[in-house]
Amino acid sequence: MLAVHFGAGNIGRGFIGALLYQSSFHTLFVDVNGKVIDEINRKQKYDVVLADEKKEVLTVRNISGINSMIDSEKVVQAIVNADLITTAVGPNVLELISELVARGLQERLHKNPKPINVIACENMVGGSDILKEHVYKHIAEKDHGELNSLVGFPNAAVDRIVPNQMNHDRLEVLVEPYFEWVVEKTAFKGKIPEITGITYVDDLKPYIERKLFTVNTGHAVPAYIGHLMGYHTIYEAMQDRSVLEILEGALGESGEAIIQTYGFNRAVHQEYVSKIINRFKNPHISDDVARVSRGPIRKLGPNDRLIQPAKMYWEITGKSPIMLAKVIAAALMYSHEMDREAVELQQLIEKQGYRHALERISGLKSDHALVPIIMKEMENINAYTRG
Ligand SMILES: NC(=O)c1ccc[n+]([C@@H]2O[C@H](COP(=O)([O-])OP(=O)(O)OC[C@H]3O[C@@H](n4cnc5c(N)ncnc54)[C@H](O)[C@@H]3O)[C@@H](O)[C@H]2O)c1
Ligand SMILES: O=P(O)(O)OC[C@@H](O)[C@@H](O)[C@H](O)[C@H](O)CO
Repeated sequence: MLAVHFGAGNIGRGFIGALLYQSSFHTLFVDVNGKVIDEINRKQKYDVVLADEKKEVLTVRNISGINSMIDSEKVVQAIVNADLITTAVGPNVLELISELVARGLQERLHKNPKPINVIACENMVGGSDILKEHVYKHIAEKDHGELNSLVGFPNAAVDRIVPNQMNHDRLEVLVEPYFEWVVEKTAFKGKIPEITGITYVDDLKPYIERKLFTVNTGHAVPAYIGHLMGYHTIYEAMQDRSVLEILEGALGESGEAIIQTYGFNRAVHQEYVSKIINRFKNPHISDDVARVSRGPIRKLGPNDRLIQPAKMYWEITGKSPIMLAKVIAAALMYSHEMDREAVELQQLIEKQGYRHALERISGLKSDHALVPIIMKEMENINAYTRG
């Protein structure tokens, strides 16, 4: 069984690659990072180390790599012969890989017209649907019908904290022991692959929103509030009582929205939240605040982890999501010279001010009730700045 996986980064190697190996796939990593690809081809294996007291190691084998910057034709041929395609490249990169995926799928229609599935493993709602839209823009219209009958794009939710790596070995990955990979069953074409660790569900929406609006909404708190307070790692920020208070408050608000929208059991949800808070406190992981804060424009987008649960909470309860508003305010203030979106965000704020920048990025109309609530927290948030 051959899996073509786009993105040999943290989650690609530390999560998807590991489960594919355990499920007897050969994983062909496609990446633009030539050094990582060369190393994959040289060593043909890498270690995944679990971040706990025992530091258990899984050696992932049966791998190879292609640098798509120089060998795109090889990627096309790999897609022709693949049994599964997965991605973990980042939401904004899906559009960039879509042309190559389309070339491969189009060639496959002629040479190997068998069903195949493409699973985008990104932190976003409807990631595979969005990749599908981009892919179809590059496919001749006459082939849309056939492609649609042979190629499935099941949406997925992936959860495992994989920090930026600081290992001597370029391929080794330190990951938290916990993981969850939930995939939409109904969208598959052909046989559903047997992959260790995947939970197949009929309707993914409750699961992806629960994950994004709990794990990632929560993670944004020690990231953005922590950055404001001068902390460099999530672990450091999690030791601060005021960070914890905002975290618990924000997850109380997003939790209420999720429970009331999807009917999750309140006690079970509270256990889910407690487990997540403990995951953020894992002393065996050093996760940069800058990694978790990356891409603030994406994270302040209309359907992402901050604005969407705040809107849902407001609409469902009629109450102000004060704690989420604090995190949104801190995200708006996020500046980091190495983060392209943070630079763009601060330039926009300098030109148009916080209120207009917020409206533009979040899609909130100027008369939306959340706008003044967030603006008020912009004033309060300075209290969290240290020193
Ligand atoms: N790290 C985590 O804890 C975690 C957990 C769950 C989900 N995710 C999601 O997984 C995705 C990847 O995150 P990550 O942390 O692994 O990031 P990462 O930066 O470590 O990995 C991304 C990889 O994609 C590669 N890439 C970039 N452009 C490419 C292109 N055009 N073609 C092929 N490869 C390309 C990069 O070189 C890099 O190796 C994101 O959507 C993220 O939200 C991450
Ligand atoms: O990957 P992002 O940028 O969407 O979000 C940063 C982190 O919150 C994220 O990578 C988490 O570590 C991950 O989603 C845990 O499953």
